Amino acid sequence: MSVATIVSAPLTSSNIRSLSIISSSSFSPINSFKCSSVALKLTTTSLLRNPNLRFSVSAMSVAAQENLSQTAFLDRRETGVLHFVKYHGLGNDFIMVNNLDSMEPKVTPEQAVKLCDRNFGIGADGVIFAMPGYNGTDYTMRIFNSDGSEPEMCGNGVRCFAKFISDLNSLPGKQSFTVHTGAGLIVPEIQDDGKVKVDMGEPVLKASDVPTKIAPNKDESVVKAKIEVDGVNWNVTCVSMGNPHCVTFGTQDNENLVVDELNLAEVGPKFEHHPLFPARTNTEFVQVFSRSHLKMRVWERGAGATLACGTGACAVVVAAILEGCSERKCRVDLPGGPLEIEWREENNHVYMTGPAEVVFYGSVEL
Ligand SMILES: N[C@H](CCC[C@H](N)C(=O)O)C(=O)O
Repeated sequence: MSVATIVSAPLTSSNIRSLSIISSSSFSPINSFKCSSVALKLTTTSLLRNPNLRFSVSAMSVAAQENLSQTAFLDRRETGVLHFVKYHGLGNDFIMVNNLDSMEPKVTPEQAVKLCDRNFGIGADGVIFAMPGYNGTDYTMRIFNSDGSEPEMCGNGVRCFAKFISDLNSLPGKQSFTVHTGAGLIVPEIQDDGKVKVDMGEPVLKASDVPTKIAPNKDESVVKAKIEVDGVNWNVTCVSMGNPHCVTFGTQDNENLVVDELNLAEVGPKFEHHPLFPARTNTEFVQVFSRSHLKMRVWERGAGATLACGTGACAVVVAAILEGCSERKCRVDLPGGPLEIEWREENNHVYMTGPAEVVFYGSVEL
């Protein structure tokens, strides 16, 4: 069931204690939001604890009329109010912003940090901007991590981006878009089953381009190299999908990780901020179930432990093939669910297929 919750703003000093959707309509294209009988009963309570960010809702009971237009919602231009749609890809969740009228993000990195805060803000792993195309592409995608840093690319995010664009333009069914990103041209295609298949382009293996300072092999890649992290010797393979990834299947003493036993919050930041990664790094810890079935957990650069990482799953399959422990087509299980990944030999591109779903609509005073 997908729910479109319109939370009116601006109002001051209250937040939602309970939001009960008495009945809900399935999500409709934004231009012609068809709402059978969404009646929202919102009750409000105590003061919002973060005076800098007034995310507020009044007590209201709204019976949405038929044909309530989402365009009116997302196209409204109140000064200082951001209208957004929340999407997630396997629990890796994003605040999507319709930024199609400008190449300047509507939210600053500092505001993104507050919006992504799961206690004082909306809560998300990042903010994603849908912007006009560049050099002939349909669109441009930019993203701010929840720490305010700007990565080159986001795999789960670009699936959400495709669904967001499709919904903005009332494009039901199968379609694909060309998207300019920090990782170059990315082509997401919405499938008949609603999943999104993404051509993620070619992996980058040259150490200096990942980037990493780990001493490379003769072919300039880093495959099953040893690095010391806080006194433990890990075997790592480094891959860029536009953003840097350090993939490990285990340590020198234990080459077969059981990923659920990892203390991710302890070890993740030590990889992220390791001096051998000048741009920091995303780190994927991988368990091999078979040559076509892997399981991973991830500590993301700028976002910490997330439920899924699309670029990370792509880097994991590339690393697994380079280390000789998987086929070119793999299912990768992440805490938020599975992704289908393929590294095609004929064109060297990596393909990722997975879901992307709307969660709710909202407005927030910046
Ligand atoms: N935090 C990542 C960007 C988001 C990647 C991840 N969410 C994905 O789905 O690819 C970085 O700084 O490189």
